[in-house]
Amino acid sequence: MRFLTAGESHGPALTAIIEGLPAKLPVDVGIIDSMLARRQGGHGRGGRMQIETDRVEITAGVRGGFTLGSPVCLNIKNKDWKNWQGIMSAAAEADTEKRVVRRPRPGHADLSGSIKYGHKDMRNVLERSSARETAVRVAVGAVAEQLLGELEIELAAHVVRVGEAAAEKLLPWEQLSAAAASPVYCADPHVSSQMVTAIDRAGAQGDTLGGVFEVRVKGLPVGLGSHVHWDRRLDGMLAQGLMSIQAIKGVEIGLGFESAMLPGSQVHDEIFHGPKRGIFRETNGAGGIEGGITNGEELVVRAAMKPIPTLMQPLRSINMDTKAAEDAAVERSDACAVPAASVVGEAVVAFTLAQSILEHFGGDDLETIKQRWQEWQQYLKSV
Ligand SMILES: Cc1cc2nc3c(=O)[nH]c(=O)nc-3n(C[C@H](O)[C@H](O)[C@H](O)COP(=O)(O)O)c2cc1C
Ligand SMILES: C=C(O[C@@H]1CC(C(=O)O)=C[C@@H](OP(=O)(O)O)[C@H]1O)C(=O)O
Repeated sequence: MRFLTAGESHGPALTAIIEGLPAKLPVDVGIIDSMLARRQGGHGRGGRMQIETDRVEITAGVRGGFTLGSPVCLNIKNKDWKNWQGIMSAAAEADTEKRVVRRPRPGHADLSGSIKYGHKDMRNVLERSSARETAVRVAVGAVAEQLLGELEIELAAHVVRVGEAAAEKLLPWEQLSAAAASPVYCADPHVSSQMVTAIDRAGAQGDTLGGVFEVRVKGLPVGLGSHVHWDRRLDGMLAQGLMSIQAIKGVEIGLGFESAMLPGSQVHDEIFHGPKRGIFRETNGAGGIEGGITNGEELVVRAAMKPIPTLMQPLRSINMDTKAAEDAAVERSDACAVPAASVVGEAVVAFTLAQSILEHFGGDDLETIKQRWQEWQQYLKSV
């Protein structure tokens, strides 16, 4: 299974085509839309989210609420397009000369993208480098999550750090649902209020903040991914997907970076066997993956997001025409988007796991996949 997206931030719409979904998977548009709404939220979002109300339109591959096995095409309209039609239309280019972006923002794709593609107007880069693209990636992930739901696999995402404010320890699964009530999608209410304060303080100073989100997955069997090739290792696949999210600069699984500081006796999860539980572990430092293969424990993956590059108190940059020192361009912007990124992360993890499941248990329709899934569960019980 694979997908591509197309669309500019202020163009008419975003589109995704998913290829390789099995037939007869129920697809609930309401579930996709509620994930899209979650991605739009979170304390620290800017003015754009007041304009948009993201809704998916499925224009191919689904009939009567079920996939056909043909490519699925998803569309999300940009409501803001009507305000940008002049700037976005090539015919109006002469009128927009004064709005040409020539002062690259440090940390955004403006400088390297415009040099690489030879664009004078950096808008020709930022329109696509914008994380607006993540709206349709979340729609793709929401479909993947429905496939995982059919196999009783559950995902939860929440924010564990914004700037200095951080949740210390791994929260129990039952507590993760509390993230939905938090303005920053953090399941720890005390830390949540610290995060809100930190975002407000940064915003008041014209500054921005990054952070860390965590995605957890329950119900994965032993055996997804493989140790035999670099591109079949599930940890590598997850890291690639998460690193491809705009502004993500680090990914860790289980103890991750902390494991580099600890001795092996405090990192590795000892193996036990009992008559009722079969093979089991008491700890999960590995975060559910050993040797690139799921080990049957909960998947625990975290991603670090750098602060948003557009600062209302702009950083120093240059004017590309004169090369004189000037402040970077200021565009309407988010002050913090870690909560939104956590939803994107959930979508990316869902898609990667669905891909892996289709590779292992693949069939052309959902029933075949479920049957192979059941056989695998039986095998695991016999080990
Ligand atoms: C959900 C989300 C919202 C974002 N919002 C903004 C924003 O409003 N302004 C901005 O400058 N960058 C924003 N970013 C980050 C930029 O898109 C990102 O830094 C840029 O594309 C450069 O990519 P890189 O940071 O991976 O190098 C956002 C990222 C995400 C995931
Ligand atoms: C539009 C979204 O995020 C955008 C990501 C983004 C960027 O530079 O990445 C810049 C901002 O766009 P605008 O310039 O239109 O205000 C954000 O709002 C979205 O998340 O749907």
